[in-house]
Amino acid sequence: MTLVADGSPHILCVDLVRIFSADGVEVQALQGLNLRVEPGEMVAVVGASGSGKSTLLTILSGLDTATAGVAKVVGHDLFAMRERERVAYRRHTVGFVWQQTARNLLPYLTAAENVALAIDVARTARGRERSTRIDELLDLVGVGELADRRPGELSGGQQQRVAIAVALANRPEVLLADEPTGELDETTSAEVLEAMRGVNEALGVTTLIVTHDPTVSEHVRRTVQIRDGRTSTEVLRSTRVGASGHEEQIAEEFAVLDRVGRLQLPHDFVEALSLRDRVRLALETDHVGVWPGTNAPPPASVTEVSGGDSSGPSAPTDPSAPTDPTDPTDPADPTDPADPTEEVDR
Ligand SMILES: Nc1ncnc2c1ncn2[C@@H]1O[C@H](COP(=O)(O)OP(=O)(O)OP(=O)(O)O)[C@@H](O)[C@H]1O
Repeated sequence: MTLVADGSPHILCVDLVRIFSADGVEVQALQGLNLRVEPGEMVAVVGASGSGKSTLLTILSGLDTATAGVAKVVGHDLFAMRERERVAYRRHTVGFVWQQTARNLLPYLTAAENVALAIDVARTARGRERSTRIDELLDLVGVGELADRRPGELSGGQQQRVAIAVALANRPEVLLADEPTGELDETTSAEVLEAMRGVNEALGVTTLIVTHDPTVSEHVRRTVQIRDGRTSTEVLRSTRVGASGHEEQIAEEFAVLDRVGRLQLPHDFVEALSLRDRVRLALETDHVGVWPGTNAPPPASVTEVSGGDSSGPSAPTDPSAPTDPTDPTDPADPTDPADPTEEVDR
């Protein structure tokens, strides 16, 4: 496996836009999406139906082209690629796992024959090496004993494991999966995601999974939330040794800040404080406060930001201004339990 050794990400999307036009109506499936996935990372992109997940994956797989923005995978500029490079890219750089078995596997071939066919198309191994590789790949995803079965003789979870083996046959640097567990029950989904994690750890292949299933976050270190065609929040999981001396998993949620300083507030924050149209911001020494943009006079050092203003807020005039603890409109007292305001502390 060759990794880009110059510190470049394996997947890079900057301000990615995809507009579809159907019957004179324009749909903005991606509205300036930013995403960066480092070599060897395993990342899940999670979002509701219609949020733009499949559109993103179709662009990254080279099947569709974005309307604007940057999309690069392992140094390939997906905009600039000509047809021949696109075919080579799909054949050698990326592997795919789709939701539907019919798209992943040929029904009249056995599991081993499906992997063999993918190896032959990519010309990654021959003769003895080819047979060894088929066995290794099927073993890696835990279906080595089912090599002689056809897809119809396998469970949904087993079929998806074979699909992962097929996707790895071309020794891809990036593995892309679109709803790989969409047709599976919860237990089987967890097994398939663990198989993907095993592959990611064993081979170091950069892996991007898009799904509507939020439980995927239990199987990956980083989950990126996509909302209305943009990445909005990220959950990072890590392990630490707790007070009892045992290892414990921690999951921390972050808002995603783009290049020009835009962020999407989590939906429940917006709802909880009935934030609409514009909000007030205040720059404190170690955080930014966000308040509903009511008609009350703004507290000192607060900037009002309109919801539609993509240029973002300007810096408060005097961020270091001393605050008055007796002033009920003073946003600087986060300890006040009666304070009806909310803070984004990042
Ligand atoms: N070919 C197309 N023509 C017109 N609109 C499209 C096309 N493909 C997608 N869209 C629209 O773009 C938006 C994003 O669609 P997309 O399929 O990427 O969402 P998704 O998050 O994958 O949804 P789901 O989980 O339901 O598959 C939707 O509003 C969809 O209707």
